[in-house]
Amino acid sequence: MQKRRGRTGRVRRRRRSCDSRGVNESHRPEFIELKKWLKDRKFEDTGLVPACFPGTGRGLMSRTSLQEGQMIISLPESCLLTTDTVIRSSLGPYIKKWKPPPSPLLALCTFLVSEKHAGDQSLWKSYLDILPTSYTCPVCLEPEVVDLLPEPLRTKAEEQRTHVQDFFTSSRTFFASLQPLFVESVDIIFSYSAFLWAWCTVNTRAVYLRSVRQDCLSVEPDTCALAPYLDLLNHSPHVQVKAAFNEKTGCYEIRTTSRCRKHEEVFICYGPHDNQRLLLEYGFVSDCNPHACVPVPGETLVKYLPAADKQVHRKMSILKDHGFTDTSWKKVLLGEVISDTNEKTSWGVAQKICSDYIEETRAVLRKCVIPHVECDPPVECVIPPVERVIPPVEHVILLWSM
Ligand SMILES: C[S@@+](CC[C@H](N)C(=O)[O-])C[C@H]1O[C@@H](n2cnc3c(N)ncnc32)[C@H](O)[C@@H]1O
Repeated sequence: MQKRRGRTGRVRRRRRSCDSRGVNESHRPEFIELKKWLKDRKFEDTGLVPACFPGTGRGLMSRTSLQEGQMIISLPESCLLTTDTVIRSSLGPYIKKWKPPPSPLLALCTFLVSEKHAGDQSLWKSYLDILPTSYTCPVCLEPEVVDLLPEPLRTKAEEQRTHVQDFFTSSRTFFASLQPLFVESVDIIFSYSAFLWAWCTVNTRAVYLRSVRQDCLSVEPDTCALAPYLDLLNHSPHVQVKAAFNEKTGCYEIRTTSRCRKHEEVFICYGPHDNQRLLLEYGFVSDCNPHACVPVPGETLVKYLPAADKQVHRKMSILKDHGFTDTSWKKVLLGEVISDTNEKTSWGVAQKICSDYIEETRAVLRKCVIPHVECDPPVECVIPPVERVIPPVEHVILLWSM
């Protein structure tokens, strides 16, 4: 394709890059402190600056253009917060004593709450100061708001809330054992809201880093590490990166496999997640998400199938018996046409389901006030605007075919 040159192209290019330009925030005291803290731990600046972007909020901006394969960020091990950090802290002897051994996740959450409580005394203060004070994941939303979410997200959100509440309840005796470390009552320090904040911090910000198993922790996988500064990188489903700990350099490194222009936001990809997963795990949805899909439960689908088909329930049970309700969607997703008639019927049914779902979603959104909170404080908006929730019909992939 020919490259667009000339005035119109230039204006369009300029407008496009202005639209995505962020406002540099590196002058803010918390970022100056964080940079000093990182420097003391041998972090070498790679030309990224914190900035606030329209659409994605706080993130990192590149001061130079980045080429494919170039390093985005390289964070020395000494900057990483892992279970090893926790065990080397004053919590270590208490963790080692506790039976049954606490999970790696509990160790990280306990450390965050305890360091947050330590305030100015914490060695991690500079990092803690830039963390969001609250989160927008459904686990933090009021039950009435969660009720407005579509299925199966609503059920998953409720399950997640129950899971976090149970996790908290079952950890209270462990928190009680930490009392000798604090003047204030542990019931006040390790409150549910403090625990929820720590859980969301780990869940939304940790990178994958497999640690050597520690005997004093439970056998659950120890794969989460908090990576200060690097965790300011927002998600885009359109970029690809290579991220891993480099044993030779002793740094957690991220390299881009996509280009990025000077002064634009640098993204990483958190995974090929659809918008329901992004909302559930990270508290946001992504525009034009190529992984967007709307899961349609079997019972809903049956309601939309032609009434003349008396065999629907029988067909459904045959599909279920053969595991096709779970697996055949993969072939369909990859473009396999089952038959022309089925293809037409499926698209008709899909369109009807989509337009009904869109109408249902609009009705729910009409009930909501949409507060849009900008970057300061760093909390993303609670209810995403209509156009960010509803994917265009052509992006909605029906995961079923009969
Ligand atoms: C690892 S942090 C990234 C930095 C974060 N924006 C901050 O200010 O600290 C992940 C969180 O950033 C937000 N986020 C990441 N990517 C986003 C995007 N594309 N659009 C909107 N918010 C995004 C979500 O709140 C998510 O839970």
